[in-house]
Amino acid sequence: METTNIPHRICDIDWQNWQAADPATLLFVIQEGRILLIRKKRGLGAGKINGPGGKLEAGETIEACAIRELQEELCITPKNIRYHGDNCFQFIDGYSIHVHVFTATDYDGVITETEEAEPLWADLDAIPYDEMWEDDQYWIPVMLSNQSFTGRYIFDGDRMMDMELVLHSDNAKN
Ligand SMILES: Nc1nc2c([nH]c(=O)n2[C@H]2C[C@H](O)[C@@H](COP(=O)(O)OP(=O)(O)OP(=O)(O)O)O2)c(=O)[nH]1
Repeated sequence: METTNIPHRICDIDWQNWQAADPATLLFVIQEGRILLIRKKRGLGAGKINGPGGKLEAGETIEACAIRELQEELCITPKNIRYHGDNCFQFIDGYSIHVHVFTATDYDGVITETEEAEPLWADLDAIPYDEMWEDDQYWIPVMLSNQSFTGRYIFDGDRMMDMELVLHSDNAKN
């Protein structure tokens, strides 16, 4: 099988000109020392614990996507949204996804399980990284420390093959 063009290392990719197949979002509500997570029931990462989120729809801004996904997955609307950074995922089968990460400090509505997601609150000092995507243990602490970041990752299915996490000098913004 021809494998020469398949990227396996961060340095194999020209990230300045990299464009993902799918733009997407994640939005974490963080309140009273806890973070609102979901057990994802379908889509990319089904079965894993993650933040609420999903892919952009046509004509949608990333912020509108983050809000819509939280409404669709848990029936709540976030308040005090803040942008924290982005994660670029290149899979060696050719698929790619560019994920923009937001937090919120509050929400309107009642958290409700849906066909897409089962809600779960985790204490900030007990985030279940062993049930999450492999990269999350690296950038979620950066997000929680309020520093903005850009992450780049190469995945072979569920397995992370390489990564680079750049911390930006500015803090996360409202
Ligand atoms: N925390 C974390 N989230 C990830 C990683 N990789 C990855 O795609 N995600 C997120 C980004 C999106 O929120 C989600 C994938 O989108 P999705 O399949 O849920 O999209 P969707 O809700 O639009 O679903 P669908 O209609 O296409 O089924 O997974 C990762 O490594 N870590």
